[in-house]
Amino acid sequence: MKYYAVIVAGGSGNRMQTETPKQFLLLKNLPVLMHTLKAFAQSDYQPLIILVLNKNQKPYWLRLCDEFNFRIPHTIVDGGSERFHSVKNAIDLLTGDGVVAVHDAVRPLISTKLIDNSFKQALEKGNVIAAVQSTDSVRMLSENKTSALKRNEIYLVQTPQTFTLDVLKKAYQQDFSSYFTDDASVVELAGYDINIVEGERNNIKITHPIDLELAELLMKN
Ligand SMILES: Nc1ccn([C@@H]2O[C@H](COP(=O)(O)OP(=O)(O)OP(=O)(O)O)[C@@H](O)[C@H]2O)c(=O)n1
Ligand SMILES: C[C@](O)(CO)[C@H](O)COP(=O)(O)O
Repeated sequence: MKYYAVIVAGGSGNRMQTETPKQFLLLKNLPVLMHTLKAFAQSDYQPLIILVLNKNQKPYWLRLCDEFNFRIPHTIVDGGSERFHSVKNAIDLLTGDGVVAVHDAVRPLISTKLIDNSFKQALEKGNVIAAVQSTDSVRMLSENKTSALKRNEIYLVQTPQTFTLDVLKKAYQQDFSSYFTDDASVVELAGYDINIVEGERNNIKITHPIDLELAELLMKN
């Protein structure tokens, strides 16, 4: 059985509003993306790391690797126009029996414990995604009216999202839909039930400027 980590870093970070895409910004003096790759490199499952980058940002990344003497082995794949296309570009290259963890590059606080648990459970159950329950009350907006939802039925979904390779490949044969905000939504529409593993409150997605400040505070020295 082969283990893969597909780290998607092909976005442009519009909501972050920085000139340098957020995956390359410094967090505790190391680019965000390097923290993420380090967590996967420390996994007991020793996954083959596939890094998805916007083609134009590859030279910049290679310069950063030199500058930071970053030596973790990884294969670089070109990104696509949406996260969906970036993931698809990576899994199109993979063959055979495998388990694939797809993870946002911009979730650098992921623990190796959660990565290992995700690989273990995906091997047993076919898939598993990290998620936490909402601590806030939640409401849904529909036709200009809001209504309360049952909070104990709401999960906030994170990455890694981990699947057997055959299932992931089959699901990603579907045409892109704006409904696909993560890998689980793609796999679910292909007809599979999705399993949840307890995620981590620290496993934030750096999306807005405040998230980088939070990550600095949350990251252990
Ligand atoms: N075409 C894309 C779009 C996103 N991603 C990656 O998917 C992850 C989650 O996406 P998001 O937080 O939305 O990143 P951006 O698309 O860069 O941000 P924004 O939506 O604010 O532009 C990020 O690691 C991002 O680099 C990707 O690989 N390819
Ligand atoms: C995949 C994801 O991180 C799960 O919460 C999220 O859906 C990505 O959304 P984004 O808008 O691409 O940041």
